[in-house]
Amino acid sequence: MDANQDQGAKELFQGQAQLYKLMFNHLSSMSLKCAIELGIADIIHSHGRAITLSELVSALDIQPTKTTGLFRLMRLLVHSGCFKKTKVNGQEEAYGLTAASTLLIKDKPYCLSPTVSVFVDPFFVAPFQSLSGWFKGTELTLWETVHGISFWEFMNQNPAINQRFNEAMASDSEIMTSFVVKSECKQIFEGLGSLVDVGGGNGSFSRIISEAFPGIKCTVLDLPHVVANLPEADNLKYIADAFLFKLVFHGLGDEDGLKILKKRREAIASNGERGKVIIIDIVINAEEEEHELTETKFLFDIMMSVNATGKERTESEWAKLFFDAGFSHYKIHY
Ligand SMILES: C[S@@+](CC[C@H](N)C(=O)[O-])C[C@H]1O[C@@H](n2cnc3c(N)ncnc32)[C@H](O)[C@@H]1O
Ligand SMILES: O=c1cc(-c2ccc(O)cc2)oc2c(O)c(O)ccc12
Repeated sequence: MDANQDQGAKELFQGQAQLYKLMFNHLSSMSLKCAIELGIADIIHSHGRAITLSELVSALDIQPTKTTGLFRLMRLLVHSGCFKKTKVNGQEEAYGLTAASTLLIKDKPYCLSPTVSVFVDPFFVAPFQSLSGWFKGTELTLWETVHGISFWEFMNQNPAINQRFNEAMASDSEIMTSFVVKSECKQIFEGLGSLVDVGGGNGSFSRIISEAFPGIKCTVLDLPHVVANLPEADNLKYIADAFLFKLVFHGLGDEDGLKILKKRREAIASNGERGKVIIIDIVINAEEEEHELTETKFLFDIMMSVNATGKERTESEWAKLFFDAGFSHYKIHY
């Protein structure tokens, strides 16, 4: 083989490996689902230190014949960064928790297991089998193509899934509020007397904000089936110095987003230029952020476009929305 042929063969095999990785990406999600269902992170956590394969087999109470299967599952999950391989008792190989799997431990303040479970569930995953059909068809969303009704109507008609979706959003809020109350973002909420959390789900974000800033009277606005039967806290009422939209605009196209922002701009103008809009959402920043983070945002973008006519936006797309709505300035805290 000459050098050109050698290069050609190398590219051929690299292309094949790249395609095969994409083709089997769903096996990574399903392996994660399996690890959650088996409770592997919880087992390692209660074990108190990294766990060997044989200890894991006995803690899982599975047949010894499944040992190699478990070894291969853990090898993949270690490779993708979900768990890590370390040594115990001098030389014995063992599995430990990483930043990702620590978030799978149940009964910890930040647990994303229910979130992962919802979004890898067949009712969320199955529609994507029909993605090309949706491109060729006329329905507004893939969700409607497959389920026959809009995303929010589906949630209304399926209380159990609605509850799991709302709990997933609440877990996201717990993590987000921990950033907000500890970081420079804190100043955004300081001095506010009242806040309306629009599309605030089951009120988790507002509950944590009202605890961290007792001076803020929070009001949660959401759809009737979401806010029904929610408990009320003293300064958490189910109207404001600020209007908060957390993960709301990414579910909306520009036309609907602009309508809401224009209303807010008019309200601020008629209130003597007092008040502000706080948006907690995704900003695509491909030039400056890590490749993997951008990829995660692009995955969210596909999900928003097919589930709910929404989109993830770059800073210039956000800026256009704000200026088109009549706002003169904005500040982004990444
Ligand atoms: C992605 S969730 C975000 C929930 C919450 N802000 C959070 O970040 O945890 C979007 C929320 O918007 C609510 N929503 C959708 N359409 C709405 C409408 N027309 N009026 C009020 N809320 C709505 C949904 O019920 C859902 O709770
Ligand atoms: O289908 C979704 C999913 C989300 C979502 C998932 C996970 C997160 O950590 C945050 C958000 O958000 C949605 C949304 O805001 C919407 O309007 C429609 C659908 C979805």
